[in-house]
Amino acid sequence: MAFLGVKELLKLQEAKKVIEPFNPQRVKNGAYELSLGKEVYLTDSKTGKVETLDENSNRQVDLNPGQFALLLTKEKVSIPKDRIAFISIKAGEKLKGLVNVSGFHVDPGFNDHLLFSVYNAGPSTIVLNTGEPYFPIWFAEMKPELSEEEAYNDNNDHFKKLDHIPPKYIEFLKRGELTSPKALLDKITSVEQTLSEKIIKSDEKKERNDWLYKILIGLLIAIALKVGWDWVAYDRGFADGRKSKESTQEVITEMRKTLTDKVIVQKIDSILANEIKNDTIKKAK
Ligand SMILES: Nc1ccn([C@H]2C[C@H](O)[C@@H](COP(=O)(O)OP(=O)(O)OP(=O)(O)O)O2)c(=O)n1
Repeated sequence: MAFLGVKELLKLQEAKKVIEPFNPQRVKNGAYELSLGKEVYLTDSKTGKVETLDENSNRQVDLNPGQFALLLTKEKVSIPKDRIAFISIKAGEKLKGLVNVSGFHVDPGFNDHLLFSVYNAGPSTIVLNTGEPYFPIWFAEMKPELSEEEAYNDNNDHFKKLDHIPPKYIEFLKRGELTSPKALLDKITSVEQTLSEKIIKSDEKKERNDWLYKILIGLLIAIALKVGWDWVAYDRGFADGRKSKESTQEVITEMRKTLTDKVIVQKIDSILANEIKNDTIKKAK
């Protein structure tokens, strides 16, 4: 099996129009460089629909890290039954992390746009522009030439159906969220951020509560001290009061006793004086 060189490729193009539209300047190193066409589907599309590009205002498509995309080529390729083609993605894009998920060959008899499925395995957004060359294609001989039945025909799935990106693939890719490493990292980062915000808030709340508890405990201690102090003062006052009452009572009792003694002495004195007086009167008689 021989691959076609530049002259053979140009001859084939001249004879069979294998690539349409064709630009001779796109023949590089024995390959023809196919370009991105007008339709793209991104798995993180906001609308969930195919994006339609044009060569003027809406040329660019951003393929985010961890996202998958379907890219339709601008050119149609028509592979003769005595040829087979091999396709790839240019290293310039692959080195950014773009992975060619879809196949590597185009069957003899295939006649349509090509649909590439790609994955951004890199850490940065890969920007693609419509009309730009990304997909090299090489032609090789197929010997002997395939028959109508042996070649790509209407029993095959993609036979003349790739004017647009088939909705069945979009429906398939839309099912559920794409759990790419980047999407997971984003989720982990977001959970981490929410969690650390919550921890900071709860720490602040704890600190606030700690202060409140400290103030409350301080207040309770102050109130307890005051009550205790008042209680001791009251107790002491009560004891002092009782003591002074008892002293007063003692003084009063003493005074009463002294007064009683004095009255008795006075009474005795008076009785004695009267006795002496009566005796004196009697004697005088
Ligand atoms: N990135 C690619 C790879 C291939 N093809 C086209 C060219 C192939 O000739 C055709 C069929 O490829 P396969 O035989 O690998 O695919 P299937 O067997 O799944 O589909 P079909 O039933 O169409 O053969 O699809 C394409 O459009 N884009």
